[in-house]
Amino acid sequence: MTKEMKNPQEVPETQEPAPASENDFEAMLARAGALNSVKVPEGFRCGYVAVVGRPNVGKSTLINALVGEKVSITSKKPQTTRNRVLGVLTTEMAQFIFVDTPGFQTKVKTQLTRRMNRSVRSTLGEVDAIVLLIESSGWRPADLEVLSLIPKDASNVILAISKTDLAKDRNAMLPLMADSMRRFPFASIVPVSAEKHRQLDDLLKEIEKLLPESIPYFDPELYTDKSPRFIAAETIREKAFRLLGDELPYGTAVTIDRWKETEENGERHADIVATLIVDRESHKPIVIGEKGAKLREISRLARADIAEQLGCPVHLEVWVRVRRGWSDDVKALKTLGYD
Ligand SMILES: Nc1nc2c(ncn2[C@@H]2O[C@H](COP(=O)(O)OP(=O)(O)OP(=O)(O)O)[C@@H](O)[C@H]2O)c(=O)[nH]1
Repeated sequence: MTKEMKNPQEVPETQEPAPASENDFEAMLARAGALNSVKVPEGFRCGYVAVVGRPNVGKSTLINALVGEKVSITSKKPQTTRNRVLGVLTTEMAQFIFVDTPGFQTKVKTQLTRRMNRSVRSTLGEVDAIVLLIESSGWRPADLEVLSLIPKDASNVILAISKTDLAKDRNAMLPLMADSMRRFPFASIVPVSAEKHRQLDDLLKEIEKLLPESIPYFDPELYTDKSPRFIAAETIREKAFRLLGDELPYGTAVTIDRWKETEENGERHADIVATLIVDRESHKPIVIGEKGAKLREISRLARADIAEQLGCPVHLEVWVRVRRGWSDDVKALKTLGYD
């Protein structure tokens, strides 16, 4: 029985400080150094790819479909991607390093959204290729706002028209493509369906053309630069969004407060304590549910996924804590890693 089952309302006042983060990124760079000796065919390409678009347009689903692993959470609720997530795909002739940028947000102008918008702009200046996603139903004002963040003379922008499986009339795509070319000189336009895995290879071919010739930066075995801690936190957040749907306020984050992996008789075991941080006192009972039922379910589903990701049994405790107005608090953003 986990603690939240016994007394879900109770939140420990003094939690153990999070242990120093494992230096996954450094370790990966060290491995990448060893890649200098990796033999790749002549003409091999490698570079950074930003997938941008308004909230809920399907960025995370597309990256997941391309990379073939779960690298970023998807949910029906907009604006769930708050961290930049890299997914790495290595094919015979290229390595694609995907940077998933947060949705460009126009409705809620808090410190958090301002930072996210800044992050979109700075990402766009650094990458080799930009994939702008719009839906097959056509351009919306929010899509145009994202387009306005892209330098007007950029020659490395591909327009991907997403969710083509929802389009009733495939012929309607042609006028949309023509209209799009009038709006911006896209390097190419590719209609795709991430959900049905349609034309993803065509999209990859177009992206590949924009990448510079280079040896791979990342160990092909790795699919993400994010630590297991990050992925676990995202998993808990995903379960919360899935279970609570519209009830869950946007200002919800997850921190990992304890992460301990032990080995007994040759068997690995992970002990994880996480906190779901909500904006207001009134949000707490929503997340906890009647007699703790919601929180227990979030925890149960997350534990199963995390155990699968880690390949070992997991003990997971999830707490709920209120941090009033955290999404408008610069200091809090730093603490939570949304810097
Ligand atoms: N039918 C259909 N639905 C899709 C497709 N791609 C994504 N979706 C759905 O669109 C919704 C939003 O997808 P996400 O991938 O979370 O969108 P996002 O752009 O990453 O959203 P933010 O994190 O808010 O920026 C989800 O319900 C997906 O299942 C597609 O190709 N076809």
